[in-house]
Amino acid sequence: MLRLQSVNQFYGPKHTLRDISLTLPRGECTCLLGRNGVGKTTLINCIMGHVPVTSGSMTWQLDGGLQENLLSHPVERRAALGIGYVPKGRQIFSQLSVDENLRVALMAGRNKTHQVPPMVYELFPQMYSMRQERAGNLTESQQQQLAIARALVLKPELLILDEPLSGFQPGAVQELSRNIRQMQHDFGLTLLLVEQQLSLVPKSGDRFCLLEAGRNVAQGSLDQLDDNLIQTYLAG
Ligand SMILES: Nc1ncnc2c1ncn2[C@@H]1O[C@H](COP(=O)(O)OP(=O)(O)OP(=O)(O)O)[C@@H](O)[C@H]1O
Repeated sequence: MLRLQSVNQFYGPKHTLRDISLTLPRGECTCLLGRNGVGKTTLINCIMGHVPVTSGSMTWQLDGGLQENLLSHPVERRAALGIGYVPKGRQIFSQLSVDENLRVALMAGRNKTHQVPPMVYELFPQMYSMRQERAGNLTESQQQQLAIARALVLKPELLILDEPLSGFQPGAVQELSRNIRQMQHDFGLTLLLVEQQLSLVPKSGDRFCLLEAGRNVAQGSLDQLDDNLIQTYLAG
């Protein structure tokens, strides 16, 4: 689905990502882990095209085996290719209604439809009942649901979530985790989920990729994330 090979990135003279190689298997949830400042958000920004890659490749595999060089697609084409993104801090339009937030997102889509797919409202029934409400009036967790719904209206194949559970009360974390699990199943999504707190890594996750100082120091299935790796690269 998405394969990164030897990706390097610099902010000016600062070498931020170093030879990152990572494959996101179709339909699986990969958790991108690492402490503060190790390069997680920068890697996501490179995938989305918000930050230029200095060297390396990113290959987007389409259904039927066709491959696309993701780096040849400008930022505004990546959503249309089927890559959705829920940024840290959500970045919803707080002055617009729930419905307007979703319609703005639809305008960026591959198909020029103005219809919110019914599956989105089935997943988030509150978004339907609150569709005329100003987004800024929603609770924090409802705003996160709106941010996820906004990405889902374009029916992405890959959805990237940057710290989607961080900063919420335990009840909201449970509900959002359920939402994420259900949407992976219902939409047949491939997920890349960024997290720095191990306690917020979803139990339903399949794989992990661990970053340290811009390097991919370990990856594998989540049950291979052992105490040694946790103590060395995630604890404290
Ligand atoms: N726009 C920028 N210009 C220069 N340096 C940056 C920029 N954005 C991030 N950095 C630096 O790049 C490094 C990686 O930052 P990044 O935000 O990708 O890490 P992160 O793992 O996502 O951390 P966090 O979990 O805190 O978001 C850090 O040293 C950070 O200070």
